[in-house]
Formats: sequence, structure tokens, C-alpha cells
Amino acid sequence: MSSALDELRFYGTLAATLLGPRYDLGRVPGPPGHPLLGNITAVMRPDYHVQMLEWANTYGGIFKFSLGFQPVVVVSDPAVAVQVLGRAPGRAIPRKCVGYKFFDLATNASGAHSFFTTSDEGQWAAVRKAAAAAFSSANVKKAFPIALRHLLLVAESLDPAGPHTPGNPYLDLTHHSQQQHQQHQRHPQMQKGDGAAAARMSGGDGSEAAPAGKGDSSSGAASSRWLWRTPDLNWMRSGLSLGFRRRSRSRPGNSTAAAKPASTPPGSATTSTGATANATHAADAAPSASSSFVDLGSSCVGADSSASLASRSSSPSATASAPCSCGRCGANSPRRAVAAATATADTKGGGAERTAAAPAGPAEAEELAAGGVGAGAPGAAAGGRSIHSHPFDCGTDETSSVDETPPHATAAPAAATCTAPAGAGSGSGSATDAGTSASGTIDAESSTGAGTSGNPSGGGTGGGPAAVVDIQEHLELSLLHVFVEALFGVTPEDFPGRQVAADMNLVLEEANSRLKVPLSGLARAVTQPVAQARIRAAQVRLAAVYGSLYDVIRARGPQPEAVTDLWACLGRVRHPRTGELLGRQGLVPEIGALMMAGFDTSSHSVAWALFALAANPEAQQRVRQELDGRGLLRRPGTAAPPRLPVLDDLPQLPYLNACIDEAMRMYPVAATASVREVTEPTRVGDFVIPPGVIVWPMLYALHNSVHNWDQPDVFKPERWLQSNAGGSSSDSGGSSSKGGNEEAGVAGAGGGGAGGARSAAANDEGSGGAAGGLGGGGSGASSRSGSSAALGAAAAAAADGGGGKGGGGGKRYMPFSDGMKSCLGQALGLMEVRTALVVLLGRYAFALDPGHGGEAAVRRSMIMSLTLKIRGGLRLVATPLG
Ligand code: HEM
Repeated sequence: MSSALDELRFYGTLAATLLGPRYDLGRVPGPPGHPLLGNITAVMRPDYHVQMLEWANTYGGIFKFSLGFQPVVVVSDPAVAVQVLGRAPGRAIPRKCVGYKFFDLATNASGAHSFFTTSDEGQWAAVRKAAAAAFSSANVKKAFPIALRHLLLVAESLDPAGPHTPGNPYLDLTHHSQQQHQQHQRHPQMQKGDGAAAARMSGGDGSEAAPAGKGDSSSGAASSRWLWRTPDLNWMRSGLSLGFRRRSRSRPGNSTAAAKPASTPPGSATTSTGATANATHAADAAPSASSSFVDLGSSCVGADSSASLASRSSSPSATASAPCSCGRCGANSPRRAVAAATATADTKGGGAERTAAAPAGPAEAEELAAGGVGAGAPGAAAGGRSIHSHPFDCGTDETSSVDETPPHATAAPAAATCTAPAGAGSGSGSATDAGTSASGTIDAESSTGAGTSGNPSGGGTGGGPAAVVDIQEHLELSLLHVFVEALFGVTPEDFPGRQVAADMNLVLEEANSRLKVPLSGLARAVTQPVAQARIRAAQVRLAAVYGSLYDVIRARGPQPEAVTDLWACLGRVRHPRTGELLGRQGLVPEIGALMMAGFDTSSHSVAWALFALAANPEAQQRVRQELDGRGLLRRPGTAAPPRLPVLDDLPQLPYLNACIDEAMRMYPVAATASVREVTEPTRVGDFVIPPGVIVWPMLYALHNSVHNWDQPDVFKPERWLQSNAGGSSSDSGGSSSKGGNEEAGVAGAGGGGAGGARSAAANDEGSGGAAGGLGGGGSGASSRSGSSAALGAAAAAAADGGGGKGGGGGKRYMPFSDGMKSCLGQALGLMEVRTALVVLLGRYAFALDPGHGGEAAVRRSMIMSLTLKIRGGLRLVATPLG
């Protein structure tokens, strides 16, 4: 229904545009296009943001192109971008968010608009206002220990040779990366994301089994591979775009992949243990050669999953979960008994690394203990349960206790030090006492680095063995876990993280594809019945997960205003007109929108920063020095772990934060967000635009245009360290900062009020989110300022975005967008990014996997899948420091 309406609306707009009065659209510069297809062929490339940037550099800060008959005006002029995004009362650009063309697909199966995509301001305001309270600095503070705990587990997992916290959910990803790395080395064509090669590797019939131990993660691979071979989808690609290839996340995998999981055995002992682990994984491999995405989902996500999650999360069980034995989902295979939460609690320790003589201050100790930081497992905070990244309700009995030593523990050379008792199935700790850890982890932290061989990069700064890891994948999963745990109070064991991540990646890719081809609604249904069925299945699974979270909210009952966790805030949202609490139908799309918004934004931002630092070793070295200065670096030659960071550390690292700013400038993950459609004649810069035209403030072009930045393609963190370092050039924004003229019949789009290059105004994000959105304007506030304030006000100089070409007003740096629909999760996201980098860079030296073919090749592998990411993942060589 909504798709039919979309089509109707499109043709109405088209007719109005063709037959209606003439506007300035014809004067807007832009690339010539095909009379029928417009510029579709040019943007039908996975890195279409690069095409947009090329056009911006050529045609300036406002240019147009067309998708078929749909005209699109792209804005990268800082002043005009702020005006388009901002919202001063009475001067707002009347517009709709065109997200419903693509984003709703990703957030719910019913086609209902969330507040993210709705044109109903009542709905948007109600949800945004409610949710904004959840992103206050107080809540970011609460989320910090959760993020830290997961990121420490990620850090631990990057060293396949080290002892590991039992049940570390990220370790499988490392092993999978290792397998892939080996396969890449044997079959170099795989590195290019060659789908055909993937097919050959896997037998070529699309029936490859999931890689051992990959579980639902591999289902994402299966779906991606499947997409590759779907002829009807290829019609869309190859028919319209010569040479276009989608190489997203092709994860070659077959049953033989299990034969050699570890590519970097640090020594003979590890080699043999690696083989042990390997064999174990082989045993865990999905047994069915026809194992596929849909098979996984349909067999492991039951219809009553909602109730299950609700009951589990609202009533934390004291019984340790045992891994799934279904043999298909692969998550926590039967051989991977997870006993982390049952490890002997050290109520004074509060954390793996901290107990190991880490000089954590008392405040930190309290905070970490309360949040369960350093717990043996993320699930520990909820009463000592184990991690179970598994599609819930797979139909297996998860309460049986399995007393079996995890193979990872045996795989590690220092396994003897990993003394976590396995499988004692009755951990009954509170959040506080569960926040302690197996002592094995302590030793893990202090004993890694013993190995010296097996470094695939042949170098590195540390003494330990290096591993090649797909860091993008680790970060996606871990920060998804942080999202559900911090914002919904659901422990990862109760959440099918891998399946959700795989499904989200799938629907986001599809949504992104629809964004580029607006006329495809009907065409897709006719030409891609099978592909659409798969995507539909992913949507349905995701809807079930969102529904489960809805059940969690309702099962916990109404909460007083003082409870500002996201789940509680959402539970209080009322319908803007009826005043009724939102029911399932109303709230599920909102939950989906929030999860989508927080899913891969932070994780990909971290991945891009790591990429930039891996490609710029001097900058990385300088970050290490800075971390060392604060005791946050594991020093070479010492076994002692670094001090655990506290929240206050984060803004006190100017160089690291400059690197983050610079990485987010060059690679703004939400690069193409903020697509809007004007609904009445509107001035955009010097041009009056007719209704129906899409106006697109393109963050990627804004951040990388030669009109806005000096040497935009050079990674220069220093530009953020100099206050007033703006370039002398003032060619940006100048022409279009004449704000506020409201001609008769023309809505004012020249709102002005864009406060300089970037003011360092600092809002608390909690109120700032609401105020920025509901109070309108906000154009004078730095897009980063709110989070800076929430985190302790980073250097004001950094907030000014030096090195730009200023003078015309507006902002040339807004990775979190700006104005009424700017990022709600900015403070949370930035905290996650900073924490991740402190934890990872304090423990590892990162280099690009040579298999990537160098920095330029990685940059060429950038794809826009609603967020900017690296096709096939970002493989880094992680060398433990110490
Ligand atoms: C570094 C990480 C992040 C970046 C770079 C980022 C960036 C952005 C951008 C550019 C937008 C505007 C999109 C548009 O106008 O269409 C946005 C919106 C949004 N973001 Fe983030 N984001 C990040 C993390 C998060 C996190 C962790 C959450 C938590 C849930 C979140 C929640 C949201 C929400 C709810 C919106 C929609 C606001 C609205 O429509 O009113 N973001 N984000």
C-alpha cells in the first residue's frame, strides 16, 4: 500500500515538475544526464558518495543530478547545508524526510514510518523528546563501563594466542578472520571480494556450509554471497551500471574452512593447540551443506521469541546458560561451554585487567564493579549468566549446564593460567559481584606477548604474535551488544547479536540500493522475487527482535520519569494526538529506527579511525605516546596491563581526539544522511527549488570538498589542534549565506544564523538533543560540542575544525549532522569511539593487512551501505604491545 502510494506520489511530483511553473532548477549546475535515466548509471556504484564528491568539486557547493526523472539537489556548501538542516521557527525549509524510501525497510517489516522517517512532526517530536532524555551525559556515564567491558573483551579476542575470558563472544570472529586470512593467502583473488571466486571456493553452487563456529554471522555471509549470485539482482546492477559490482562482505566459507582456523600460531605449542581449536571448530561447523541464511533464521528464531526475551531479561536467571546444541546456528556451539559468569567472583577485583595490578583508582573500581566491567562475560552484569550470542528460541534447552572447557582456553599457550572454573552452572551474583572475573583473564592480560613468532606482518612494535582481524566485524558486534545492554538492559546472552548484525547489514544494503534507484519498487518485486523474499525474511526476523524489545519494555511495567534508560523513556511515549501510550505497532518501528541508527555508526567510525592510524604509523605512534603519558598504554617490554581508562580520560587526549575528528571528517559514516524532499517552493542558496525535489546535504562532500578544506584527502590530525587554523580561502559558503530572505511564495531557506566555522558552544547532550531538535535552530552550536561537553569539554581548538576554508558561515564539519534531526546518540557514539580507540591502541599496534593492497586500495573499497564502510571488512594486523 505504502509502496503504491509512493509510486503515485512520485508520478504526481513528476507531472508537477514538468508541467508546473519554472523554477531555478534549470540554473543549478550539474552533470549532464541521460534523458530517461538521468544520472542513475553514474551513481549505481557502491561508492557513489565518491561520485558526489567529484561533482561537488567540479560544480560547487550546490549542484543537481537526477535519478531518472527525480531531480536531486546536493548541497555541500557549509552555510547552505546548515540552513537546509537547521530549523528556526518560521524559517524552516518545508520538507519531508525521504527516508521512507529506504530506511523503513531496514527498521520494520510493516512499512510504518518511525520518527526518523516520518513527515508527521507530532510523532517525530514525541519520540525524539522522549528518547533525548536517554542520551543525557548521566546515561553516557552509565554506559561507559558497559562499553569498556565489551571493548576489553574485543581487545582480548584480537590476540588469538592469549588466554581468553571463557565465553568471550568476539573470539570466534578473530578465528574466522584468521581462516579468511589463510584463504586469502591461498587464493589471492578472494581479497578483491571476487564473488565468483567466492563461489568457486565454496563449491560454486551456493550451498556452502557456514564457516565453522561462525554461526549466524556466517549467515550474513551466506546472504551476501547469495545476493551475488542472484541473477535478477544482477540485472539491476549489471544492466544499469557497467562494471558495477557489489562485493559486500563476501565471506568465503565452506566446510573445509574449518580445517585451519589460526593463521598466526605464535609457536609450536600454539600451533598444536590451534589445531585442537581447529578440530573443535570443525566439529562445530554447520552440518548442513545447504545451511543458509533463511534456514538459520527460520530454524532458530521461533515465533514466540518475543516472550522469551522479555521473560529472560526481566527476570535474570541465576542459572548459567549452556551453549546451544542445535548444531545449526553455530552460536556458542555445544563444545564451547560458556562458564564465564560462573567463574569465581572476586568481589574486590571487579575486573580482569584491573585485578592484575592495574592502577585503577577507587572511583574507577566502583564504577567498573557496578557496571560489571571486566566481568568474565558481558552477561555477568545481569546476574552472572553467561554470554550467549545466539538467536533466542532456537528450540534447544539452554539451561542445561555443560561442564566443558572452552577450546579457546585450550588453544591459548597460557591456558594454564586461565583458571576460570568452567561450567559451574549456578552463578547467582548480583550485578556488582558478577562484575568480577576469572583470574585467568588477568593472566591473559599480563601474559600475552610472550610469543614472538607468527607475526604475519613480520613486524610490529610489540613482542607478541600478531593476528589479522576483521576489525569492522568485531566492532559491529560489540557495539551492538553495548547498545542493547546499555540502552535496553538486555544482556548479550539474550540477544542474537550475530543474526541481527547480519540481517541489518543485508537490509541496509538493500535499502541503500533502493535509495539510489527510486523507481525500483515495482521493478524489484517483478524482477527479484527471490531476493526480495530473502530480504523480507530478514525484515521479519528483525521485526521479531524489535518486538522482543517491546515486550521487555512492557514486561518491566511503567517507570517513573526519574528512570531515563532508553527502554523506560520509550515506554512512556504517548501518541501525539490520542495521548495513549504507544502500543506494539507504534513502538516497534521506533525501536528499529533507534537500533539501526546506533548499529554501525559508532563501530564504523572506530574502524575508519583505526584504518587512518594504520595507514599513518607516525600518527599512531604519537597516539601511543599520548596514551603512555596517561598510563593507558601497555609498555613494550613489560607484562603489566595498562591502566583502565575512566570516562574523564577521554577528553584529556587531544591528539587522539584530533585523530578521531580527522577520521570522521574524511570518513563520515553517515555520509549521505539527511536526505530531504522539499514540499513547497524553497530557496536553497541562490536557487528557488520546486516542491518534490530532493535536497541532499551531503556530509561526505561537505567534509571532503576542495572548496571547504585544504588538502581534504590528506589525514592531518594537526589541523584540529590549531585554533583558528581555518584556511585563508573563503570561497566556501560565501555566495549562499545570504539568509532569511523570504520572497513571496518562497519559503525561506536562507535561514542564516550559521555560527561561524564551528562554534564551540557546549550543550549537554541530554537536553541538547531535545533542544536542538525541538527548539529549532541549533545552527550556531558545534555539532560536536554537545558530546564534548558531556565528556568533559574537549579542547575548544579542536572544535573549530582547523584547516578548513572558512569565512562564509556554516559548518564544514558535522559528522553528526545538524539541526532538528541531528544525531541523538552523539555523546554515546563519541564515547564509544573514544573508548574503543583508547582500549585497542593501548594494547595493540595496528597495521593494514598487506592483502588489502595498500591505503589507496582500501579507500577504493569504500562503499556506502547507508553508512560508509569497507567492502569485505577492514583487515588489520594487530600486534600486541608489550
Ligand atoms: C559515531 C557515531 C555516530 C555518528 C557519526 C552518527 C551520525 C548521525 C547522523 C549524521 C545523523 C543524521 C541522519 C539524518 O539526518 O538523516 C544521525 C541521526 C541519528 N542518530 Fe546518530 N550517529 C552516531 C551514533 C549514534 C548512536 C550510538 C545512536 C544511538 C542510538 C544514534 C542515534 C541517532 C538517532 C536516533 C538519529 C535520528 C535523529 C532524528 O531523526 O531526529 N546515533 N546520526
